[in-house]
Amino acid sequence: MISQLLGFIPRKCLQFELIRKEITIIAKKSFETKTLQKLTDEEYIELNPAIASKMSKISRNLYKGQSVAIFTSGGDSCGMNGALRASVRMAIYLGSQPYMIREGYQGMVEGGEHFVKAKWSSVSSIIHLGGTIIGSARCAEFMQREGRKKAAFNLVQRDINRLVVIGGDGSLTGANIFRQEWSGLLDELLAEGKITTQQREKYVDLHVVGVVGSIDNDFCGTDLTIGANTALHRITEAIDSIASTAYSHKRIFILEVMGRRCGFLAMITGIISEADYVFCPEAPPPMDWHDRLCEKLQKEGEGGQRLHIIIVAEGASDLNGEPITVEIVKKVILDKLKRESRITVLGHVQRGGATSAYDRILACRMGAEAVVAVLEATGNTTPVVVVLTNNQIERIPLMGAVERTQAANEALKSGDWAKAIALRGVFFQGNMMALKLLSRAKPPTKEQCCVPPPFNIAVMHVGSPACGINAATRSLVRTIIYNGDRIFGVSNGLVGLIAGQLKPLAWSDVIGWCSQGGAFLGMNRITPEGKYPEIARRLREFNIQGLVVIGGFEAYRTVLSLTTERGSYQEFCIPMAVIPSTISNNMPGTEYTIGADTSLNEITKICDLIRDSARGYKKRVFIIETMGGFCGYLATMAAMAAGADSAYIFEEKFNVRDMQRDCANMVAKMSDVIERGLVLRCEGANKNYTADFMQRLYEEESNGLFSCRTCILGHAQQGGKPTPFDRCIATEMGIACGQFIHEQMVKSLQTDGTMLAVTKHSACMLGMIGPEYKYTSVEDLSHQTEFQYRTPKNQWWMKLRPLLRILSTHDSAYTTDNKAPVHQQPVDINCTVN
Ligand SMILES: Nc1ncnc2c1ncn2[C@@H]1O[C@H](COP(=O)(O)OP(=O)(O)OP(=O)(O)O)[C@@H](O)[C@H]1O
Ligand SMILES: O=P(O)(O)OC[C@H]1O[C@](O)(CO)[C@@H](O)[C@@H]1O
Repeated sequence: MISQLLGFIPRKCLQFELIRKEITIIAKKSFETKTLQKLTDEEYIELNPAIASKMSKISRNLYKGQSVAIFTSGGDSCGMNGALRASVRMAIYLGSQPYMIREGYQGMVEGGEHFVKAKWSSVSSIIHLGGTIIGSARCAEFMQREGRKKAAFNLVQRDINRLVVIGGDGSLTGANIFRQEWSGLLDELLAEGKITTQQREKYVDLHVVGVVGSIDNDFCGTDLTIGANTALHRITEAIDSIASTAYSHKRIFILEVMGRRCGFLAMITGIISEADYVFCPEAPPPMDWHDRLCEKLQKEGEGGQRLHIIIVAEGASDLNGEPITVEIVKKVILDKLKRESRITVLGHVQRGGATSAYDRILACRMGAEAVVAVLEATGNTTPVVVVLTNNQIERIPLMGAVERTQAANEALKSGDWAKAIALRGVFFQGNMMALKLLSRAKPPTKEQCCVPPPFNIAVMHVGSPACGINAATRSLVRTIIYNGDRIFGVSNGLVGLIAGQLKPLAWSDVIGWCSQGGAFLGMNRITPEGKYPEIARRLREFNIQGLVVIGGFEAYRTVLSLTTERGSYQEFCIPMAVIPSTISNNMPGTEYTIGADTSLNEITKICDLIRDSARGYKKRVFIIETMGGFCGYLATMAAMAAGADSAYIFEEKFNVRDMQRDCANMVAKMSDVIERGLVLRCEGANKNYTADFMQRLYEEESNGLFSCRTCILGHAQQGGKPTPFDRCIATEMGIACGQFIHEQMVKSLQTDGTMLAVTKHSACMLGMIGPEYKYTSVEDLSHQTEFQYRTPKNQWWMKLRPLLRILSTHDSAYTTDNKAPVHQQPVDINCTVN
């Protein structure tokens, strides 16, 4: 993620320069194969004319009379059910007949009851379940042409020539081979008298669209595959449990995570677990790793560190391709350090459990888009796979992506790690760099501290707690110390600053902060208006030359206010930065704020509990009120993740007639097999249509069919422990911000040693936009903000509202996620790690 950011790092910054050198590899013309090249717009339109004008809305019954089959194949992953649900429901919405094929290709080959006509309710209450309710399999018969002929026969018999494949690269390869052979297979079936001429003519082509489900995140072309985020949840839960016992006994723990051919899980786990050492397939350690590892453990132990975690990906090896296993690591530590360690192999635990909110939403987006793509397909259409790029759902040519994935696997096998990393894409590369930076960061030596003279930076939290604030503070503190600067922690926000409660933070002060919720420095919502002289006095007294404020809307307002007072107070002419952190995700200049993912998961879990409560008792509708102020992010996304029926938010005006329509919808659903209804309401949705009003309205309109209860979630939404996503973005934002502030201080330093930061770019907010971190000046952001409602003027997630409505039976006009033409991502070969 921080690959783009590295572009901003000043050349002077030696440690980053070293890493930059290390990550620069020589471009290899040989892997600029056709499949890796970007398609031009003209080529795209030629390949896929139906999607060329994507601005057109896709509305109900557009593809009446078509059939589409959906199946899961290869290893299962959490989120496959969500993708199945979205595909089935989108197909019904578009007027086509969805089939679910049980047991993957095996079911397709065997036919019979493996083909199930799906109804709306066939996929009810499955979005939260791990695995796949329709079963998955590895099918040897389908590998043979004869097997595929049987599958073709079974499809044609049911009028199906459109397939959505949810699986890994093997499954997608199989689908493409099947598609290429289709015509020949049908000719043979016709010659054998198994199908009619009419059928042969009707089903000229097989249309295939892929959705990638895999916990390994090993498919090239998508930033994330369905299931990887949930696997990180399982790993994080395990590490949190291990940490407490390891800490108690001053123990070394060696943890094996999955990933035969891809180190994604190991890499992210390394970033978010404060791991001491990470072994992953793409970055084999130097040959003397035995000594380096033991030296590191030794030093850290002497420095008082009680807990040591070593992460080993199951596919890790050394530079000679010799496997590095948890047992080998254990033996090295015993032989060289004479210390006991403990091994934990997580195994299939990582593939199970409840699906994370992130994976559910990703699955909804990908599953729905896949069905639209397969129904739009015509004879000329290139088969595509639906991927996530820059937080957008896109379609890329299926075979290019599969070939690229296979090329990455080959590169790993042949020891060309740089090529493997290049093929994995920018998202992977950025995370690899973050891991390298973190694992290298050590307290500076005395000499480093003296040249150049250290700057003084203060970090302060303003606003309400959100999970991940401590993780951001930890990596910020360490980056600043590593840069040779000095950092002061301010207790209790501006109140503490005015009271002079600033204390220097040392390297070891932030050990263990990554996994902890809340805000250890203390925080409140007080903003600086009317207190400028006192604030200026303290900044002068402590000679603060740079300020980082971590928090929500008030944090942003604090920096904006101080900046506007720069003309009156020279003390405010210092570089300032905001790290956005609030559960509400209501800040401009960023798609995600730290803490929002944790909150979303907490709400989703509670919705799961409520939905499953008192099963078989009475039909019931729950009105669940979420936090978020006037920002409907949490209500909307939690509704999508929980599979709720509606989400009422301030940004989308509604009246009593809309609610009556929704009630009628609910009555229709509850008259069938559905027993639980979930309606989410953002706390600021409407001042008159309160949760209580909604409860009464729904109950009244139900005519006794169901009862209705309200549930105000309150502060449980702030969460206990940050999710892996929040830990990861917090850690990376902390690093990025430490670099930004140092760079700005270097720029603003005057010859007399004073600081004079007056440009708008010296006061910025860090934001996550797509896979990149970007800075926008708070001044520019002020034009993008609805201050009255504390929301950004444009909110990216609003485009998901039609999908939410469609998946819960309402009418809406779905627009495909991305307006840009489908393309294959170019490989960034100048920005890789080896
Ligand atoms: N080259 C191929 N030709 C025809 N069918 C194939 C081919 N490769 C895979 N398949 C079909 O897809 C199934 C699943 O493939 P595979 O076992 O490689 O899992 P995958 O989809 O890559 O998932 P995972 O990432 O979990 O391994 C195979 O059992 C087979 O039926
Ligand atoms: O479930 P199986 O067949 O043991 O496969 C395990 C493998 O599948 C994955 O979970 C997904 O491909 C890998 O991480 C792991 O190596």
